Amino acid sequence: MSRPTQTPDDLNDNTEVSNVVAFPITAEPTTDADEVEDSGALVEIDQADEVEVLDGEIVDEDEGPRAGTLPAELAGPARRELLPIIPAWLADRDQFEATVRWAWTYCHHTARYHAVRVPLYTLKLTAASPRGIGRAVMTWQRWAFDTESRALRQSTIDAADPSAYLALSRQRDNHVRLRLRVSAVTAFLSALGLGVVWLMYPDAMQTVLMWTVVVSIIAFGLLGRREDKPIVKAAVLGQQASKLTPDVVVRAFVGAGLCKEDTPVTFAQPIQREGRGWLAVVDLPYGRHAAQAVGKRDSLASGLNVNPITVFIDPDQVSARRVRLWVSDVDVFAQKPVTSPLAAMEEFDFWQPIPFGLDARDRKVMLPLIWSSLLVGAIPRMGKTFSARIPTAAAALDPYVELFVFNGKGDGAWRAFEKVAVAYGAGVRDQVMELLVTTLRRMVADMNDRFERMAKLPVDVCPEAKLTPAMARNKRLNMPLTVLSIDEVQRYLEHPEYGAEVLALLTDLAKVGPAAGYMLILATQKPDGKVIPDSLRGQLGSRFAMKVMTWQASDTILGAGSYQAGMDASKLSRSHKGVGILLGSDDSELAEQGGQITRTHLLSSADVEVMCDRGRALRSALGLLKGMAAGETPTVETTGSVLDDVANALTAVAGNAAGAHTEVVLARLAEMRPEFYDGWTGSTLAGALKAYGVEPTQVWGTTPEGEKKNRQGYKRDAVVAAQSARIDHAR
Ligand SMILES: Nc1ncnc2c1ncn2[C@@H]1O[C@H](COP(=O)(O)OP(=O)(O)OP(=O)(O)O)[C@@H](O)[C@H]1O
Repeated sequence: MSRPTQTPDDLNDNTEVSNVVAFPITAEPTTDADEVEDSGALVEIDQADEVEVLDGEIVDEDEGPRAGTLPAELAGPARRELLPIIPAWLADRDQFEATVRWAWTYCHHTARYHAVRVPLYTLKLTAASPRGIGRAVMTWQRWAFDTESRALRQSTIDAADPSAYLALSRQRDNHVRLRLRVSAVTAFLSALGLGVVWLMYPDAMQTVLMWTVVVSIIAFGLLGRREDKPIVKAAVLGQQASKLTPDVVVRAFVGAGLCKEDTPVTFAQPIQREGRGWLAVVDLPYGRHAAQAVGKRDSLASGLNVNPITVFIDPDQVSARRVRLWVSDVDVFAQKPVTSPLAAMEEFDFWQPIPFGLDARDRKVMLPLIWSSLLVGAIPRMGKTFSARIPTAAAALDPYVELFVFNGKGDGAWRAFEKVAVAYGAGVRDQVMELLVTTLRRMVADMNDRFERMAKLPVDVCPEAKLTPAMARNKRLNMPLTVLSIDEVQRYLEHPEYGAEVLALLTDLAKVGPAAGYMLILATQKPDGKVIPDSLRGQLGSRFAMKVMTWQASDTILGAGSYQAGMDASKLSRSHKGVGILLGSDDSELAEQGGQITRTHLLSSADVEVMCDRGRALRSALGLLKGMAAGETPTVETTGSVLDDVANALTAVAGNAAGAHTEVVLARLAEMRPEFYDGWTGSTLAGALKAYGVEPTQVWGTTPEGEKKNRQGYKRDAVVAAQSARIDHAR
């Protein structure tokens, strides 16, 4: 099925901004190893790369209070055991300031709290002082007359032991005599002191009497206070200035069922300030592990008597039973958003991790996208587009990256990328769908072609059977890093005609594309298993889940089992825009960090616009502006679906037979549309046809060598039936 070539005007929607361009994989790549090695272009470009590509701006791996570099023999777990010589809060300027701020708040608040209550304390002490006087008199009487020994003397009477009784009585008489004398002398001296003051300093008499009364009221008031009604209560502190004490931590862990009172948690180091909160490094009882504590965040928050959003529990690498409990003073995610450092960069090297946001403790969170792909999911208006635009804008700032952008929503949120994108489409009208399918088919074909060509390159050019920075920037090889960003991807995946093929092609790209330099950034507000099945989600190694409604939706984005591991994006607050759980699930650096609650940097539309302008200027200067960005006339060749193509191929190759073998169909497809089907394998085709309900089956047919055999293939009846069903569905 072939449709006429379209012009840009054809592609303009009334309401949506829908621009499409051709996919120009035009340069003739070389596979000649000698040519590649000897190529002056390679040397030239390599050298240029080293000089021109900024790769030092954002790599700041040493985040927060981490140990410095140690000799290799001390690396590994032993390194983590070493506590910093200078405490973190003293070593780091930000931390020091935060600690001083906290101490000031604490002292200031406590002082003011008690100061305004002085009159109340005076009243309470005065009211309690008669009881205090009574208690003082009783205590003096018991002491002076040695009443405590009465029971002892009584026991000697009961035991009819006169000698013991006499000894005790004598001792008591001596005590009483002495104590009465001490009391009388004390009373006399006090009265004498007052008399002397009265005689010698009559003016001071009033002051002395006043202080005597004050001290007496305080002393007798404290003595007379009731246990259940303390006169001075602890200052009622907001969480912002309250202290985290070991007792409270133990209470919380006992309350959460993570330890018992007789085998409580222990502390690996004293509780201390870290950033804008308190850090407790806690060892669980033997047999318990950190993931159990991570899963009990709410219970721990209850035991700590704080809002769960302020509680962060991270496993510590030193031991399976060690956790780092950080309780922030404030809701860190409700703070003013931080502008992305990318906004100020002139250029970016996409091979480096991308600055993505900050964690709860304000440490940078980096997103390495090389060898990986990203899935962003959330309910509407939580910041999906803003988040997905961060790595896409980073790609725009790297002139060596070929960028393709599709926006299923069709609004203008991604329009700035038109300036740099090889292909850009917005909305889901037929023309955009066809461009997307065309793009994806060519990407898959190019990906397969890249692998074949890489296999032929010498080891010193392609050492690990995957793309290197030098290869990606070598114009002759024509294997640039290629980033495909699709917002609201569910709109394309749910398309009645092309959805299945889009799914199959995206899955293929996500599965093997990264090693060939293909990276996907997909965002969706419909993170359910039907729209993004495991087959695709499982291939996307980096995931970012912002607020969703259920833990199942959170698992759909982050992967099965993440809820059990304590990661649940449904617990995030709606008021926290741009906040989500970032998780790596492949072998990337991100995966090593575990799930990180991340507040993404803010990259406004104005910033994106400026970055795209810069990216465009960089590409122009290097002669790397392509496709629509280069003003090329869109030559979108509408394609018909893969189902129609397979039907046509079967008609051509099967003759009177009921069907044809897969390899025969593939060969015919490659003949019909080499630009789409070159490089397709049996599984690519099976994946593309699956959602139409067509599956490969045993077919009796002729092999390319002319032999009659029973092999996997496709039956014409099944394909025709699927075509009719699709037409019925469309009606
Ligand atoms: N990192 C951030 N910090 C603060 N606010 C943010 C952040 N990211 C996004 N927002 C705010 O959230 C709002 C919604 O963002 P965005 O348009 O990306 O959401 P969305 O999930 O893509 O919405 P929709 O589903 O409607 O497309 C933005 O207008 C922005 O003000």
